[in-house]
Amino acid sequence: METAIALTNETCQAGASGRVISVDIAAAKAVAIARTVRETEHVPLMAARGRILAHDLFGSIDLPPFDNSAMDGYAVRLDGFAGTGPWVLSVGGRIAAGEFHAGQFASNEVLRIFTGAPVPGGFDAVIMQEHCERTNDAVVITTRPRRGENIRYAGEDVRAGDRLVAVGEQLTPQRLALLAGQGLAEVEVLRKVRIGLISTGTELQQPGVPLGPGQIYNSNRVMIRAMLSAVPWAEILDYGIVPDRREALAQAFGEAACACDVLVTTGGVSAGEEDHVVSALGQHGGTLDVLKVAMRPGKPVKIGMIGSMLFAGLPGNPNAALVTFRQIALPAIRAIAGLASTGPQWSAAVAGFTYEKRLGRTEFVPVRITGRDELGRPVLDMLGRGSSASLMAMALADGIAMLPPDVGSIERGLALRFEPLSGN
Ligand SMILES: Nc1nc2c(c(=O)[nH]1)N[C@H]1C(S)=C(S)[C@@H](COP(=O)(O)OP(=O)(O)OC[C@H]3O[C@@H](n4cnc5c(N)ncnc54)[C@H](O)[C@@H]3O)O[C@H]1N2
Ligand code: MOO
Repeated sequence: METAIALTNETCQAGASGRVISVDIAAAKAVAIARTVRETEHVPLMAARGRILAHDLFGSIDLPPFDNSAMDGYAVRLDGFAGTGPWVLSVGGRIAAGEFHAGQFASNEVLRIFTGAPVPGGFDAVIMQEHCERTNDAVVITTRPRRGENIRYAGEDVRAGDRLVAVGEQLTPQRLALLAGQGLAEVEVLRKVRIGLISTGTELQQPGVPLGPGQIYNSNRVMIRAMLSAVPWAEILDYGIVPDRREALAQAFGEAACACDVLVTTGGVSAGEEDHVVSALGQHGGTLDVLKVAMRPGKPVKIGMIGSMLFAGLPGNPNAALVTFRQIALPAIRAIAGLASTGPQWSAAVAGFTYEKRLGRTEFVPVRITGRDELGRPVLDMLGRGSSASLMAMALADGIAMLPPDVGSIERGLALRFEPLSGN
């Protein structure tokens, strides 16, 4: 991979230099420069949902810890089933979950047993009570049981020493259940990623305040915050709106570089003389690895570093901010968080629209699912005809479809990939 570009007076002319690279390469470069957080913390299991495991975790006990019954019924020994049935066997005891039975039993004795109760040594099977006929102190059994029937043997689920969860995996509710099953009360996870957010733009006003002439409301701030607020491994440091002035931006970048692992900005990355993001980055000795990407929307997205902080300068148009965040910035942020899997989660779909696009460029378009084809794949309709400023098209979208660079004409029925937005 090419090395990063240091930001001199010349290269600081935003958009002036840098080869256009593909989305895949841009995302790979962003992931490659991401520095995974090293510090760890111990958190109670109850507060660990979605956190990222710092080390592989191995089982310390067998699960289940002892042979136990999978059914309410009768524990039996196979040697009590001589000849042909039905067999009448006397009930020699009773054991419920949480109890322990150390007694000795004759081979023609059965044990009344309940789900989860330990199966004492010597018993070979548990017969469901529905398959037994109880008469006072005996049961009548008509079918010979199979060895091991309805017994969950010690260690058949997990063996002490087995790897339970690997480093870089997220603690889902199911994985937490597994760790709880091992008796763990807390777990060592990577610390949260500190993500700084800045909305650049002199024209921006925060919602709730009347608009002045030439102003628009800040949509990107809430959109990016809302996407991250659902992420359990992220901590957001919101620096609010910073006007299009180099000094103001440089000051905000300096503050963020002292506190954040990654800074996400929106706006100010294209070619005009009001776009000061890149030169403010240069003022801090920043470098850029991604300057222009063959994508629409989002071509002017910038990815680089200020010191040890990753810098993701997203374009200001809301759709460009959304797409570049999800396709390029988020994989790098996931890498910083320590996640083993970084890429977007694609779903298979099929085009229900026609569209002419430029060859060599990847386009990302808001889509709505209108039905299913004969293979069950979602059929997509394109919304908004591609304006990167359209808030409405994204608000109506079920997802973002990727129109690949090697395709010029999208025809109905063409297989596509799309990233569902699924409400978060
Ligand atoms: N001469 C050129 N002009 C532009 C180019 C180019 O290559 N040459 N690229 C265009 C493309 S593509 C995009 S995308 C935009 C990116 O512009 P910037 O990142 O510099 O963003 P701004 O100019 O600051 O804003 C663009 C647009 O978005 C609105 N905006 C900005 N921030 C927000 C926000 N937080 N919430 C809502 N809307 C926002 C802003 O008012 C502008 O209308 O540049 C093109 N120009
Ligand atoms: O990258 Mo821009 O988003 O096409 O307006």
